[in-house]
Amino acid sequence: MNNVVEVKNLVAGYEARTLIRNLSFSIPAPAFVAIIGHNGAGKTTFFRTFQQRVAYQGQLLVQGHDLKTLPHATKQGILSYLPQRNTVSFSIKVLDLVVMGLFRKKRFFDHYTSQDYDTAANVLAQLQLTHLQDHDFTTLSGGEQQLVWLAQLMLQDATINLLDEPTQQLDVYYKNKVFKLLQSWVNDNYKTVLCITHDLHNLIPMEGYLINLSKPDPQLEVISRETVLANQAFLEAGRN
Ligand SMILES: Nc1ncnc2c1ncn2[C@@H]1O[C@H](COP(=O)(O)OP(=O)(O)OP(=O)(O)O)[C@@H](O)[C@H]1O
Repeated sequence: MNNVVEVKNLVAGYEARTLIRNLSFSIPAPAFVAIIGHNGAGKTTFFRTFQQRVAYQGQLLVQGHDLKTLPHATKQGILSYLPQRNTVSFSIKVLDLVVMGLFRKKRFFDHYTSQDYDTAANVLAQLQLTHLQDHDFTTLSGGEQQLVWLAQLMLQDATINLLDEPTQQLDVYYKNKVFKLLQSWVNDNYKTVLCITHDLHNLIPMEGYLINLSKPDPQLEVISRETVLANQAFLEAGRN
């Protein structure tokens, strides 16, 4: 059986600065993995390597395939990516934006069916957002918009989901709710979730791993109260 994700001797960064130095780890089975580290540590850059948006040395394998040989990993439902910030500059109904998460099941000119809209509405209901489904997306609060993007990503139904600070703008209730939801994607739907986060306290009840990109030799660590608090203390102690 292939590893879900395997990172081999990854080196990446920008012209003037290498941010990821010889990173290696593997995720053998569907799992939740928190990516933590100081601002500027290279967390988003790490995700950009998965999207082939930054040059890198080493290998990134998903389900045993080198990502460089899989240019359509998103279209194939292998990878999905939720960026830290996403904007829409035109009026669109929330439900119309969420249903677009089904894009990979559609051809270019296909319409979304009433069944597709029901699927989108069900996902919004899971996030307790039904009351917003007919609202103009551009009028929602930052946190509400973040939840709507998450709903759209859920519809993509990808095997490996890269989420860049998905709870950054959420209130304490929704932070808890979203982490529980991510845990259920892993446990009930066998998805793998790589989640960049600064919400370390929300990690304590999670099952899975964390990796701290601020450490000189980052490794996967099993999440427990002790490992989360030790990493929190490491990050609070200073920046290299
Ligand atoms: N295109 C680029 N060219 C040069 N430097 C860049 C580029 N994009 C990002 N950087 C720099 O690389 C560093 C790492 O950025 P990155 O976005 O990966 O950090 P991060 O760990 O995700 O931080 P945060 O927690 O603040 O989101 C930052 O110092 C940033 O300024």
